[in-house]
Parts: sequence; structure tokens; C-alpha cells
Amino acid sequence: MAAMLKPLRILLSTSKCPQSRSCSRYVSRMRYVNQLKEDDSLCAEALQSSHIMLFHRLSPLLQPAERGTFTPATFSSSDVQLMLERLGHDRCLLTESVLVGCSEENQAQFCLDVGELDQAAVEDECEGNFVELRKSFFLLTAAEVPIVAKGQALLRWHQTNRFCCATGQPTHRNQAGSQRVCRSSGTVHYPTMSPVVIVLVSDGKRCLLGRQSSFPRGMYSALAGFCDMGESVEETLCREVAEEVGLEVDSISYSSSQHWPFPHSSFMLGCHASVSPAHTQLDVDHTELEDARWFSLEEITSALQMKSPPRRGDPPGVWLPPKHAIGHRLITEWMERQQSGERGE
Ligand SMILES: NC(=O)c1ccc[n+]([C@@H]2O[C@H](COP(=O)([O-])OP(=O)(O)OC[C@H]3O[C@@H](n4cnc5c(N)ncnc54)[C@H](O)[C@@H]3O)[C@@H](O)[C@H]2O)c1
Ligand SMILES: [Mg+2]
Repeated sequence: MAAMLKPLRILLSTSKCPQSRSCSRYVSRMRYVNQLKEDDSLCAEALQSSHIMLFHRLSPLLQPAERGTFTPATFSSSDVQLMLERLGHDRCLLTESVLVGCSEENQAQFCLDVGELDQAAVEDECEGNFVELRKSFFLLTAAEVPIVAKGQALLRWHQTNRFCCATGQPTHRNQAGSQRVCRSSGTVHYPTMSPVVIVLVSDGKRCLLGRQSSFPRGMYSALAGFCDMGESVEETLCREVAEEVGLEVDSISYSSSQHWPFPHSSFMLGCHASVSPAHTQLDVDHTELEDARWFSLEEITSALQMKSPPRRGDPPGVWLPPKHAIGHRLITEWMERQQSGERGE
């Protein structure tokens, strides 16, 4: 590829509508994205002058940026078409791009999986590397993670929903990739996320963290569980805490939410909950959790200061989820609240 393009402007991480003058820009951007989802020819036209993020078998392409950091690589659609030609591939692959958003200048942003092409050849052309998504999470900034996660989740949804689950017939995507239609039954399929409640339980002085055997060595996180059909957030939260550690919670407050692409697009609803200091005895379900225990403010404060996970041979230390994960946010919120409580604020 001729030259590296400037990094994509990350906009989708902004969940709040910006104030005043920029508010109207936000509204027009959201309406434009919605139009692109509804209007195939408008979307096809936008694709021709869009920015495109590349993936190879669901791993995003990253390019080195300043001071040892990395950024998701984005290219103009004409550069991608030229690369496809140079690598002897049909330009039509471009139309398999999926819409992920639009820049402040109303320039559409797409993702494309070039998994049919030779990985090394694309990396060479693009002066970057395809990096597995979990690893990418440690290399990208908090602002870049959501759009890469969204792109990967949409690409995976298309790859695994090529046939209608009701009729077994092929499904056909719209140009934006926001839906797939089964033409034989007329059923419209939309990308799905599984709702998960993640909760940081506190007894007023300590917080409760657990670890699954699949977690990286030393890592503990807030308790989490998928919502069962028909449950409210509160019901899932109470059930998961009861199932996993044998406690009944007294009060619940909502914190924030996050799309989490692992393993197959969860919609994480983050909450805090409290238990009475008189009822903190844990009865851990070891089929679900390898361990769960209470952590003091001092333990949490020092664990949050760890810059990298413990390596083999290091003294056993507690490692918390990466800063882009909502589990990290819940733990940080709890720590800040405890610290301001100790200062009497
Ligand atoms: N972002 C974060 O900070 C963070 C932290 C912890 C967990 N998580 C995510 O939360 C998710 C749920 O946590 P958990 O594993 O403890 O859940 P869990 O306690 O509900 O246990 C998982 C089990 O639930 C069952 N299950 C029910 N519905 C399911 C569905 N829709 N998809 C998959 N399995 C389903 C399966 O048997 C699975 O093995 C995990 O996928 C994990 O990646 C994210
Ligand atoms: Mg769980």
C-alpha cells in the first residue's frame, strides 16, 4: 500500500451527546449512520470514499504509532481496492465491508475481513500486523478499543449467520451489514449480544472478587453471569451472587455498561451491590469459580498499581482486568469511593 493513512478518528466511544454547537454535529452524524443502514445505494456510494479497518480471520490490523504504542490501521477504499488487485484478488471483496460508524466529517467508517488473502502478504503491503483481539486490547488506547471490538463482533456475526436458523436457506446482508434477510421466509436477522450482569459486591470495608480457572494467572475480577431468559438485571445479579458465592445482596446500584466481544458479544451491565457485614461467609461454587475472596482497600490499591501481569517465577500477586474492561472500572469506582469515605468526604 502506497502510504500509511492517518489513524481513524475514534468517535463511537462517545456515549454522551456533546453539548451546544457540537450537539447538532452529533445529531447529524447519528442520522447519517442511520440513513446508511437503511439505504443500500447511499451506503454503496459512501463505501467508495470511506475509511476501512482491516481484519484477518477476525484479528485487527495494527500499525506501530508513537512511543511504542499501536493504532488500528485504516485505509481509503481506493487503497484497499489497489491492494486487492496487487494481491491478485477480486476488488468485489470490498463490498463485504461492514459499517461501523462515521467520522466528525461524516466520512463513513467500515471494517473488512481479508481472511481469504495471504496474511503475510497483506501485512507486508499494509506495513502492519494482524494481532489477536485479546492482545490488541492491551496495545490500543481506551478510545480505540470500542470501535475495533464492534468491528470484530459484526464481522463474526456475519461469518456465523450465513444461513437462516428457521429455514436453513442462505441469508443476504444489506450493504451496511446491519442486518441479514432470509429471502425465502422474509425473516430479518439482526446482530445480537447476550446480556451479562457484572457486579462488584462490597461489605462496606472489603470488595469481593472471583477467578475462573480460565483467567490469566493471578487475575481476579468482579462476579459476572449471563441473564437467563425472562430475568431482570436485578434478578440475574441476585441469582449469580447466590449461585457463585452463596450470598444474598441487600442493595444494588447501576454503574455503567459495555459491549464485550468475548466470547461472542456480551452486553455487560455493570453494578455495585452490598451485603451485610454480618453475612459475609462465602460458600464458593467451585464448578464455576476456582476461587473467590474478600479484598481490602489496601490490596485493591496495590493491585491496581501493577503495570503488567505476573510472569512465571514472579511472587504470586493479584492482577485485575485490563483498564478497558468494565470489571476494572467497577473496582476503580469502589476504591475511589472507599478512599473518599476514609477522608470523610
Ligand atoms: N468486561 C469485563 O470486565 C468482564 C469481567 C468478567 C466477565 N466478563 C464476561 O462475562 C461473561 C459472563 O461471565 P461468566 O462466564 O462468569 O458467566 P456465567 O457465570 O453465566 O457462566 C458461564 C456459563 O453460563 C452458561 N451460559 C448461559 N447463557 C449463556 C450465553 N448466552 N453465552 C454463553 N454461555 C452462557 C454457559 O454454560 C457458560 O459456561 C464472560 O463471557 C466474560 O467474558 C467480562
Ligand atoms: Mg460467572
